[in-house]
Amino acid sequence: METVETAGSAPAAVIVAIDGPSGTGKSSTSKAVAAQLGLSYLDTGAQYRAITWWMVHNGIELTDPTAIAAVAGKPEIVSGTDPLSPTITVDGTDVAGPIRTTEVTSKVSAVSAVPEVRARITELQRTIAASAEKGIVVEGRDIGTTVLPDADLKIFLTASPEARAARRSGELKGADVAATREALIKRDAADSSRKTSPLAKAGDAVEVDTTELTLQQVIECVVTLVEEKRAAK
Ligand SMILES: Nc1ncnc2c1ncn2[C@@H]1O[C@H](COP(=O)(O)OP(=O)(O)OP(=O)(O)O)[C@@H](O)[C@H]1O
Ligand SMILES: Nc1ccn([C@H]2C[C@H](O)[C@@H](COP(=O)(O)O)O2)c(=O)n1
Repeated sequence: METVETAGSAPAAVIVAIDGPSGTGKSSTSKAVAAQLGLSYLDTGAQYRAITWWMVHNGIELTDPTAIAAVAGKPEIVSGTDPLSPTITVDGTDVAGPIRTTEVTSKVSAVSAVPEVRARITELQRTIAASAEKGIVVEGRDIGTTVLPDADLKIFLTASPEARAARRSGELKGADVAATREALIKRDAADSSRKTSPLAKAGDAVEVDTTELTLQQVIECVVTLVEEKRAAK
């Protein structure tokens, strides 16, 4: 039976995929867009960081993909999807802080390249997206290409390495911009060159270069694109 939306009824659920390299503004933009439009929000990078944290915490040998694959199914990762207070736990422990350490950041690309890890996390992401009643903004590296290839809207954010390093150095007070730039470039290269669902722009994604844009301008641009998609549904 055809469903007709009447005046005053809730807008159709909308699935938004936001991908791009590190520091392009995916998290800040996704959270703000989701909050403004009443959608859920999922930070998939936090999930890969959480499984990496668990492996470090449990002494898994991270130079050995077979050792990583063997335990990929063990930790229980739970993501809270309220854009105003997103949460992440591993086996019931709040790891929102520990997953942002430089140790986890330097090891997450190796862990997230293992196919068994990706299969596990991708399944979790699809389950969360399917249960978001009003729709969801999901941000990561392979959302538009692999996790949610039928998303209503796909955005690929970019920015120059210099702009991204300056943004990150501003966050990590006093951090060296050149060293931050090199670390970003190294992580992007690893994420882009892995065999299983690498960082990539989907063919039907809208690319937004944020180098010369303020965060507010990027948010407004994405909100407009989502509203257009919702109106057309
Ligand atoms: N357009 C912008 N102009 C200036 N600063 C920005 C802009 N977008 C984001 N930022 C700032 O840059 C930093 C990185 O942004 P954010 O964490 O959203 O990026 P990200 O793409 O999610 O990064 P990662 O993939 O590494 O998690 C934050 O401090 C954020 O406030
Ligand atoms: N969909 C995703 C999301 C993240 N990753 C990996 C690669 C990133 O370097 C790492 C951390 O992500 P961040 O918190 O910086 O957004 O997680 C991935 O492979 N796929």
